[in-house]
Amino acid sequence: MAKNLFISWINYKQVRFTAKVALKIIDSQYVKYIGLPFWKFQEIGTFEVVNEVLTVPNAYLNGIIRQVFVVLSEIIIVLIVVLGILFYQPMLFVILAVTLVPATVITYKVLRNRAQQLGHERDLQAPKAYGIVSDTFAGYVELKLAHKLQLFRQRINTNQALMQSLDAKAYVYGLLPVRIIEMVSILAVITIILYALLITGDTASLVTIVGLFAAAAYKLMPSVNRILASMVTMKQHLYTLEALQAYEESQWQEHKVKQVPAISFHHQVEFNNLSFAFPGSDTPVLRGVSFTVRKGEKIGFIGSSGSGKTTLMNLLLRFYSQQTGEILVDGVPLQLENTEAWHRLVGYVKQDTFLMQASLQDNITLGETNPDPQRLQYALEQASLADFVSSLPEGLNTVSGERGARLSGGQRQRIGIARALYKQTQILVMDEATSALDTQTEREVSEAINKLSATDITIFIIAHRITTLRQCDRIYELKDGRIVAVHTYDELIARHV
Ligand SMILES: Nc1ncnc2c1ncn2[C@@H]1O[C@H](COP(=O)(O)OP(=O)(O)OP(=O)(O)O)[C@@H](O)[C@H]1O
Repeated sequence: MAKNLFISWINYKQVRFTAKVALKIIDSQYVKYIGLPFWKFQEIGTFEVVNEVLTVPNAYLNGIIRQVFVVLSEIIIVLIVVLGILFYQPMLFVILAVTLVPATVITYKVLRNRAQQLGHERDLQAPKAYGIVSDTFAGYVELKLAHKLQLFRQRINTNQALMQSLDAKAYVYGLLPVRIIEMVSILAVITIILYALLITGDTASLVTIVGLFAAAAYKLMPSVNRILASMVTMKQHLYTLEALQAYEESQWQEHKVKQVPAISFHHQVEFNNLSFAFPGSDTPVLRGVSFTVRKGEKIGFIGSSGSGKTTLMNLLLRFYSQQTGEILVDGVPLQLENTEAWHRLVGYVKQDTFLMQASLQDNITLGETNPDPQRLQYALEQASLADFVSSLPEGLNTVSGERGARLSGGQRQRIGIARALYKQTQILVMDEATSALDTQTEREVSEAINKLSATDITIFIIAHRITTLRQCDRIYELKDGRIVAVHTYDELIARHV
């Protein structure tokens, strides 16, 4: 009774401990991945990150931490039994040592490399599964129209068949130690009998020694099996240790750089001789880009696809760092130390505005619990969303549908604008959608931009249609990563008519 209560208490403590460890690891993985430079995160890919943040910590917990507990507690049992045998029956100790020890060591050696290999393969396959399912639903419309949903079904089936066979192998490897140790014990009994009968001829002590061996093996086997199975499982999950240690080096831990509290922007942003090539590439995407923008100005960027417009804005937003040159805000260079302060001042409206499956209000405030109603109303009006929202029966509480499925392209972009305005952005970067914009959407977005022009927000607009740039003070034309011309809106219109 007391023993059972004690064991239950120990189990409870173990579960509590491992749960705490799990929470800590998931959190530190999350922090590590959100702290990676943007390009690194993109290179790794969403599904790999989901795997590393959610699956790997649990695999580590079940495959390593829990197994360490098992091995430690079973080693204690084995030691107690073995010391008892050594003390009372040294001969039996020797027999056990020459049979069970080599059997255990050999079994472990045979299984460990395969187990480790299995673990790695499983770790490679898991993110692929997430990717296939996610692509199926993210690309549902295109895939359905192209009759490609079956192809994706086949892909997930192939992936899952592989995963199942890896799991089946892992399961068998977990069972093998029991069978092998059982067989070795039987072989040991036969050896003892043969030895006693053929060599010593002493049948009286034979019965005793076989009996004792059986009793000792009966006591030891479950523990030895559990130790072996746990060690094999640990090998299988060794990859989790590598995964948890990945990106711990300081080069990836930019978010740990001490931040200055604020950066002021009252006068100008100066782009000074910026050059940039993507990590791992020698080809510069931006070459010696220099220009100055005063506070409140509206600046447009044009240029053919691939000329470097988005990259230039990504440098301004600090998602990438230039290799040479600098961006100065009121004379202060943008660096790692002031990135957080800088981000408080800037807003970004992307071509494909990110929308959560949440209310319009949450989408504008990005989940703020106590939003400021006045700022919200201002943002709605400036983004030309006020009429649309008041026409909805549930107003700002309307849920936008997954990834904004219930909203038009123009509405989505205007939610992006409202989000930036709610944040009281001083600098707004807009990446205008390309041909995807229909005339109605363009009109809606242009209307919002026109309203913004009356504010003192500094705006950078990447445009594919010149008409979007009506309100711009200057329009820079990029070609092969260089500024090749500066235009006014009227000049551009005249050139294109
Ligand atoms: N993550 C990346 N890694 C390597 N090269 C990239 C990456 N992103 C973009 N590029 C390359 O950098 C160049 C500039 O791309 P960028 O997106 O800045 O052009 P853009 O002018 O904005 O084009 P678009 O008008 O089509 O959006 C292109 O040649 C592109 O292939």
